[in-house]
Amino acid sequence: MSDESRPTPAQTPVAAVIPAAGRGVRLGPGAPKALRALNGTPMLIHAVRALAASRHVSLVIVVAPPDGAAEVKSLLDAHALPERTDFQVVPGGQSRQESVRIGLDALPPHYRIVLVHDAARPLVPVDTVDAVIEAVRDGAPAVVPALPLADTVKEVAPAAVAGDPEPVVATPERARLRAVQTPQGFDRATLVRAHESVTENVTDDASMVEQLGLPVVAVPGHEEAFKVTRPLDLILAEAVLARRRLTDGF
Ligand SMILES: Nc1ccn([C@@H]2O[C@H](COP(=O)(O)OP(=O)(O)OP(=O)(O)O)[C@@H](O)[C@H]2O)c(=O)n1
Ligand SMILES: C[C@](O)(CO)[C@H](O)COP(=O)(O)O
Repeated sequence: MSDESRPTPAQTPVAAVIPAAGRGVRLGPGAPKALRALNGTPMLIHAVRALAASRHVSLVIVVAPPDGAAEVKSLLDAHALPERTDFQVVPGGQSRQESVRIGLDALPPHYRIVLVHDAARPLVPVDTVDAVIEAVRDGAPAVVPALPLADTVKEVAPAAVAGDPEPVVATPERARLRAVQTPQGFDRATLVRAHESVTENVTDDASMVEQLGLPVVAVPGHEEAFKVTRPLDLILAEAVLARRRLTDGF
C-alpha cells in the first residue's frame, strides 16, 4: 500500500473547499447565488457555519465569485464563526470544476483530507459532514452523501424537433439509483490527481475519481442538504431555518 492510500489516523486535519463562485442563473436575476440572503444571512455564511460546525474541520477555503473576493472576506469578518477554524478566500473560475481546482491549489500541504461542499447546500447537518469525514478516515479515497430517489427516472433521447415530446428510451431500476449531495470527501492526493487527469466537464468531483478507476462509496445523505437551485428552494430553505429556530433555538 502506498503512503498516499494508507488509511489516515483520526486526528488527521480536514480542510473544506466551498465553491461559491456561481451566478445562480436558475435562481433568477440578482446577486451571485451564494451571497443571497436566507432569513437575513447570506447563503454562503450558512454553508460555512455548517462545515465549521464539525470539530474535525480546521480550515475552510471559500472560492468566491471572480470579482467578489473582497466582499466575501468582509462578509466572513462580519459574521460570528468558530475561532478554532481558519478561513481563506480565493477568487473562483468559470465553472464549478475550475473553482474547485483553484480551491485545491490553495490548500496548505499538511491537509491530507479534503471536503468539497457547495455553498448552494447551506443547510447540511453536521452529522452528515462527520459521516463523510469518518468514511474517508476509514480509508475510502472518495465518499459521497447520497439519498434514494422518490421519483422514477427515465432516460430520454433528444426530440427530433426542438420543443417536441422527447422519446423515452429506458427506465433505470430506481432501487439502485441515488441522488448525490455534498460535502463529498476525498483523500487529497486522489482528488488532486483526478482534477489533473479529467479534462471534460463533469457535474461532481466524485465522478472524476470514478474515471480514475478508484472506488467511491456512498454514506447516507440528508434531506436538509438539498441544493438551492430554483426559487422554490429558497422558500424551502427559509422554512427549514424557521423550523430549526423553533425546535433547536437557532
Ligand atoms: N463557476 C462556478 C460555478 C459554480 N460554482 C459553485 O458550485 C456550486 C454548485 O453549483 P450550482 O448550484 O450550479 O450554482 P450556480 O452555478 O451558481 O447555479 P446556476 O447553474 O443556476 O447558474 C455552487 O455553490 C456554486 O457557487 C462555482 O464555485 N464556480
Ligand atoms: C455536486 C453536486 O451538488 C452533486 O449533486 C451537483 O452535481 C452540482 O450540480 P450543479 O449543476 O453544478 O448545481
